Amino acid sequence: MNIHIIGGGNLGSAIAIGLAQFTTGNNITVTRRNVQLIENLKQYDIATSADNTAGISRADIVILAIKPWQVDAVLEEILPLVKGKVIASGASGVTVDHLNQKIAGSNVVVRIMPNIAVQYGASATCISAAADDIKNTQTIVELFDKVGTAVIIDEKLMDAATVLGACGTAFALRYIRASMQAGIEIGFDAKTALAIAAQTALGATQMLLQEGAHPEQLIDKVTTPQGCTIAGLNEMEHEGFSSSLIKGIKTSLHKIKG
Ligand SMILES: NC(=O)C1=CN([C@@H]2O[C@H](COP(=O)(O)OP(=O)(O)OC[C@H]3O[C@@H](n4cnc5c(N)ncnc54)[C@H](O)[C@@H]3O)[C@@H](O)[C@H]2O)C=CC1
Ligand SMILES: O=C(O)[C@@H]1CCC=N1
Repeated sequence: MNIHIIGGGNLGSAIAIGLAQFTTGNNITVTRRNVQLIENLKQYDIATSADNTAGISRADIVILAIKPWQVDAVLEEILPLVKGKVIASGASGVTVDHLNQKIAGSNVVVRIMPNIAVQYGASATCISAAADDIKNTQTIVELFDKVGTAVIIDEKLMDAATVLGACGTAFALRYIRASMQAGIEIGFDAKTALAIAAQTALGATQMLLQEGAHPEQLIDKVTTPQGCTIAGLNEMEHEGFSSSLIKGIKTSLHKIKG
């Protein structure tokens, strides 16, 4: 397939590299106005261009990885050339309804919400579309399944998916950073503290995904009665660990909904 990604920023470049690394048989092009800034993509056999329309008529899938306020102008620019194609928008907060109103044609319109771990084949991508288009989203689901997991969700949960899945990368990294900081205070150099904290988070995630367990079942295996784990966990909860995460996620959702 020919995949044309408009917007070679954080997300667009990550999607391009992920698709280049974890899928086969796809030609990927990424556009960015200042094309010099995405020259590094060429090492992955990704074509780059400053022209959104160059070659776009050969694309099977067009992915919008631009800021929400850039969507309408970019659509106006490309629409005459992309009749009948799949257009997948990763712009947060831009609804399927809005996209369909702007596109209003024979295109399949899909909203996607990957996260930047897509670059490493580890995104949790949520996908939605209008009822008429759901049956045509299979190509996109299969594509994003190769760079992590991909699920179709109800459009009304797309903002929640953005917060949990996409912002969630930053939340998880902040947990790791805090562990690292604590690790330094209790004796490790920064590099070793980060290596231990990151691998421990990865191990916990792998156990969860492979066992399909509830986190607390695994926590029970670590918490020796009267031991140091439960003492630390309870102190964290006294200080509002879970509560602050829940509040942060809800604040992000309020922000995205405006
Ligand atoms: N960064 C993240 O983790 C995630 C971001 N998103 C969403 O993806 C979208 C992009 O976010 P980022 O990649 O972080 O932003 P970004 O600012 O890094 O990337 C946007 C890119 O689009 C380029 N651009 C702007 N106008 C253009 C045009 N007319 N033609 C071609 N390129 C153009 C910009 O130069 C920039 O490189 C946003 O809507 C964001 O909400 C979604 C999921 C995750
Ligand atoms: O912070 C943001 O608004 C975007 C949406 C998801 C990730 N980054």
